[in-house]
Amino acid sequence: MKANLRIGICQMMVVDDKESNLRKAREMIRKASRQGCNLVVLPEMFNCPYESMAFPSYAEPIPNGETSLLLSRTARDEHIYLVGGSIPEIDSGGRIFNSCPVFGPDGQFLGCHRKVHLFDVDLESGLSFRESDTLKAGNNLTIIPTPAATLGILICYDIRFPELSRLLSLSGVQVLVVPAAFNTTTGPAHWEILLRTRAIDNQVFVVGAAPATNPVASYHAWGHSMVVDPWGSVLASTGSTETVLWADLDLSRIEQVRKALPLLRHRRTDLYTLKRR
Ligand SMILES: NC(=O)CCC(=O)C(=O)O
Repeated sequence: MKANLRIGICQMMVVDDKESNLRKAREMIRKASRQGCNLVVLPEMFNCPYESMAFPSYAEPIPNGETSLLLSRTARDEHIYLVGGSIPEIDSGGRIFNSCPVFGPDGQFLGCHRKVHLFDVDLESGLSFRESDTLKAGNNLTIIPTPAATLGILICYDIRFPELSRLLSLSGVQVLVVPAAFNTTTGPAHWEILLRTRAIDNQVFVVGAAPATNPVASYHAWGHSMVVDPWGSVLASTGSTETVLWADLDLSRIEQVRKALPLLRHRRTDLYTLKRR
């Protein structure tokens, strides 16, 4: 297999201290880069505990806040593409979003995805979460073209809405990159199935980047970062502890799978359509 893109995932343990999180992220990005990764992905809310009430005090502007500047410098120093997981972003009107900034190998800001679907749930296990207590939802699809691959960004709960992945794939996205923080209730039940299903439906690569489980945090992330190919095969995966995971993506696999099983061509668009508003 000819590899043309080596993806690294930093499955870092997020703690209640921004400086420690930034230090850890930089260390793990460097480690991934030393392993030959040219695209590195961080998890959702990597600089901040995943708690609605923590988001406002950790929030920063993008791309000029402390975290963005560190990510930009690190991408430039390591000469890599960097998908900056997500952080709480504050805009000029004081609104806060769950946002993923992306940087290129000379440190340039390439774009930002604001989580479109907010995680507001009351699970039977007793876990309740209400992102909308402090966050606003984004309103855009995010495609980042790079010379290595066309990336589409989703943040965590966004993966549950198949329309979004389908629209991105129909727009030419080859790799769906998903910074996430599933939990120990929904993670074991749905995480792997969702990542593999989006890959199979759309015949694209899917990269899920999660934080490691922090046993003293109020929200227990499930971990289990994973890379899936367009056939739905798992190329790399891990458990719940802190680690750098990597996989080689051969993008020609997309065309091979689509040629053998032409799902996108076999859609009955005379019977149904998906409209982007
Ligand atoms: N951070 C999130 O969006 C969590 C999503 C999640 O756990 C799920 O089950 O969906």
